[in-house]
Amino acid sequence: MSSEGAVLRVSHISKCYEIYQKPVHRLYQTLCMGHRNFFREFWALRDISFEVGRGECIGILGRNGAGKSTLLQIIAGTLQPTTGEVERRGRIGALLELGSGFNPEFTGRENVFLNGTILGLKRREILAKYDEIIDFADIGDFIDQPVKTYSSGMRMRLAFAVQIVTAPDILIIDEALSVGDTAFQQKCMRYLRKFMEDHTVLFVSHNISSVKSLCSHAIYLKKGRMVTSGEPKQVADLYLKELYAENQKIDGTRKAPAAKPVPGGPAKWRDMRTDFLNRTNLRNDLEVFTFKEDSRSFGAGGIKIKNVCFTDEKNKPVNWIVGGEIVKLHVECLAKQDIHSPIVGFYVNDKLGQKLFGDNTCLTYLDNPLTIRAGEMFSADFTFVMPLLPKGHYSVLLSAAEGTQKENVQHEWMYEALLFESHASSVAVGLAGIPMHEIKMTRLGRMEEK
Ligand SMILES: Nc1ncnc2c1ncn2[C@@H]1O[C@H](COP(=O)(O)OP(=O)(O)OP(=O)(O)O)[C@@H](O)[C@H]1O
Repeated sequence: MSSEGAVLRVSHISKCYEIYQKPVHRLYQTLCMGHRNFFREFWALRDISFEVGRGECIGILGRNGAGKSTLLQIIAGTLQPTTGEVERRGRIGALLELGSGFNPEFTGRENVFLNGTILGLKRREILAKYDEIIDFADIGDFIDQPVKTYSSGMRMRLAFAVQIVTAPDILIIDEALSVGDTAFQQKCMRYLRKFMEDHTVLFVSHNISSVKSLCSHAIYLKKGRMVTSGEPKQVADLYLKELYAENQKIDGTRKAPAAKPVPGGPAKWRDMRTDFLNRTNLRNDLEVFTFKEDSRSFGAGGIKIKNVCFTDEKNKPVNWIVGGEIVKLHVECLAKQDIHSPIVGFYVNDKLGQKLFGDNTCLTYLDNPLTIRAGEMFSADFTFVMPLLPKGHYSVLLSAAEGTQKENVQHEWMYEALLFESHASSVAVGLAGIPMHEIKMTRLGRMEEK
């Protein structure tokens, strides 16, 4: 990654936050003028060094809280490091917090000029690129509305359009691509690939495939330290291995999880080949991303979906599941009005939006419908054997309704509430594989031709 013509040099960066137990301790700290400390130190980054050459794309991987955003903010110059320094050559553009460079009171049009100026462009340079920016953002008449009226998807479109069209020398992107609909994400990816041909990009994502496919180099951060850096596939493999090991509480080796009995059924209902497959790199590893509360949704609004996650048997949320094994999908909702006979349902869709499977609570509560009072939270849990899914991206669509299967009010229908990715699979044909109870071949003897 290092090169003679480095456009970015990060040298021994550390960042320490002062953590105060109570807000008043901050005041005590000011008053005692350093004679005593009322805070505890928290090191979000420790001694990070690397160089980035022109045209390189660096992917940064790490779990929540690893220090990725802190590092990018320091590189972008919006946060001061405690020690170390950053040398930058050229104009830096950053998509860190969604639309953070926007003034919410200004219209989209005004914000394009504001952002362009912050990025170091002259008015005539912005004017020359203006049509291209508006064309890319594609938000119609909203361009003349204040940005505070925009959905997060619209803010993302405009922010991305400004950055990519004004082409900074170094572009820093933090998870921003996970916002917006799939078509827009694909458009961003196409632009980004082209942009990367002659620009430098630093890219944080939980989407390991994007890092593997887009980046020339990757860095793995863990608890503020750089664990490794190098070729994206190798870095991503180590990251995945450790992520899996943490989730499964095993030693980082690819051991099969212990067979879990199917509730109410014999353990033999797992795929007969599970133990074998789970020891190979064909184990159906599914990485689950966090719930997106701002996902596109519609509905009458009497119920709000507040959370959805996969959990283990002890109801602890997990970000890793294995196809062919038992999983539990946990959905939490808030009743905004009295709800008689709530129905919660889900679909698992592939990346083309094809519904693979789904279910709802309707039949189970047919004879004994619940009533939920306004202001009450309620949950629905679906425990099932996850089908084996081919490699690729999947989404969970959720629905919270009221009534019966035939006649109901749709209170919230949420697209892409939860995303997950299948990293490896034994399924070669079809949209999904089902756990096979038994596969048998029998020699039936010779057939005599008549
Ligand atoms: N202003 C702050 N004060 C105290 N601690 C902070 C502050 N900002 C971040 N931290 C802590 O620093 C650590 C690193 O945070 P950071 O946001 O950089 O992680 P991240 O890898 O980007 O996580 P995520 O993937 O969840 O965005 C976290 O433990 C976080 O709680």
